[in-house]
Amino acid sequence: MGAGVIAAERGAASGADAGAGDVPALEARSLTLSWDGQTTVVDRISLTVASGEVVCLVGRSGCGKTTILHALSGLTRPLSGQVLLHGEDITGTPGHVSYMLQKDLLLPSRRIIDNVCLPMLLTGVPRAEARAKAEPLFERFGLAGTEEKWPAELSGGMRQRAAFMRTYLMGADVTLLDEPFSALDAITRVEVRRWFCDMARELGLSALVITHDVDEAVSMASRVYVLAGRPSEGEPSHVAGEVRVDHDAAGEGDFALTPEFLSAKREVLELLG
Ligand SMILES: Nc1ncnc2c1ncn2[C@@H]1O[C@H](COP(=O)(O)OP(=O)(O)OP(=O)(O)O)[C@@H](O)[C@H]1O
Repeated sequence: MGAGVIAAERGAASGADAGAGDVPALEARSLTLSWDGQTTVVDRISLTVASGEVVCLVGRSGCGKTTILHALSGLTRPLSGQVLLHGEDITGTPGHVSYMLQKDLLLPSRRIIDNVCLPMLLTGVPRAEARAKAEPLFERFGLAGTEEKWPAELSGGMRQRAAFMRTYLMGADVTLLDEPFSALDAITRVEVRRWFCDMARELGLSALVITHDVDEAVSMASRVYVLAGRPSEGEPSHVAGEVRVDHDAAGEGDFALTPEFLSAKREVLELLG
């Protein structure tokens, strides 16, 4: 990845104060969720993502993070509560937000350009038009020259950037990301994360990222929602708290070395219990 692409990992946090008093880009209002209609996994959680803001949701394994993303994307219906997109009720209706999964899920038998065009093709966009939309983005996403390559020819970080481009091309202005960097090795993970934050800021992305990595959450987000609970032991999860992260504290330096980073990290860890 070129040095130009890796700037300070802080800009995506610009939404910390964004939208105060405005209608959030995405809002979960008192969602209660269950897989079987009886056992409650998540109990009355509420959260917001402002326009242009990157927000993280952290919680231990099995506490219900993916369950929440399914409900926010409309793949499942909540037992109660609402999902609002720019104030409009989209509860239980898919197709309004982009969703990027943990694994890149690039189809091995399709070239990168065809992989990133796939969501557009599935919605009926003609192939030539889809390619014309995708091609100019390759440079911007640090993937110039990979258009005709096969997924197996790309590094893990490049594959993840291609997966992100495919998600971006879905065209929704709110993106949900489920552990997007967890399949990458530690060094690549930090690089791709920084790259993502820069891209999010450049594209004005409104994003909710779920992770169980506290450092990752504090590095990326302007706000971190902490989910606590043990649904498998009959204790539904709830939002234990919300931590605001002051990324401006670092100036041009490395935010992860500042007292503000450590203070936010400590708060998140305390809420996790
Ligand atoms: N399709 C499903 N059917 C029934 N129960 C499910 C289903 N998916 C998840 N669960 C249960 O719901 C609870 C929350 O799971 P979920 O995958 O949302 O947690 P998570 O926080 O995303 O976990 P991880 O970090 O390990 O991915 C768990 O107890 C899990 O066993």
